[in-house]
Amino acid sequence: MIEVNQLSLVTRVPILNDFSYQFKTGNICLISAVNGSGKTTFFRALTNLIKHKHGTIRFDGQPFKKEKQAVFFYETPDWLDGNLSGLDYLKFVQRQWRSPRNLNEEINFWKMADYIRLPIKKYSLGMKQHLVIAMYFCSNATYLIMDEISNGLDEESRKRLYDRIKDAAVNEQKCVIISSHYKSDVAVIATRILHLENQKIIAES
Ligand SMILES: Nc1ncnc2c1ncn2[C@@H]1O[C@H](COP(=O)(O)OP(=O)(O)OP(=O)(O)O)[C@@H](O)[C@H]1O
Repeated sequence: MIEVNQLSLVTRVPILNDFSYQFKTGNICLISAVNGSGKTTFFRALTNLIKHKHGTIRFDGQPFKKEKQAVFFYETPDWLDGNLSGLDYLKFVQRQWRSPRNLNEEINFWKMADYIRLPIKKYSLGMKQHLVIAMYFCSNATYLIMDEISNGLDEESRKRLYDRIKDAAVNEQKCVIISSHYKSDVAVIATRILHLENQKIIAES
């Protein structure tokens, strides 16, 4: 469980004020909000990439630093190095997260076999997005924090992604926190919907 207690966040503007919530395993939690309201900032705070002003965040009772391997967050394909290949990234993730996942199975599942050994500078937007998605599942982390993960995907790929997320939550007890511009797609699989607005995150009943 990710336990957020009285979290307040400020960037150049206030983002969150006194937010408390428990993100439980086995759930898919959709965070919906208009552009610029702070979804990415919230995800960065969860994963210790930025400091928060007040409050605590615990993963299974521990601070992020002690539970890093239980969490996977890769904010954007813009972080990918064009000179490395997709396979370099998948091997790195598998090693760092000490994951038992079979890389070839993931590569085939996401239909990446014909380009996974190429340098990423030769990838299209959708190919980079597929790689980032495959990294999430190759990590085998319990807490998958996905920021606009379906950007640039065609309809069939989005469906495959949502089915896989659902399977991970139901059958592997992963906790998926996801923001999406395709809210209506994700709402179908979400078990919790949270709205971020005016520095509050309100759970839809
Ligand atoms: N490094 C930073 N320094 C200062 N302000 C920042 C920084 N990063 C984000 N902000 C500000 O924080 C606010 C929230 O930004 P954030 O990227 O979290 O929004 P978002 O909800 O993810 O937006 P989008 O849906 O457009 O991706 C914005 O007003 C933004 O300008």
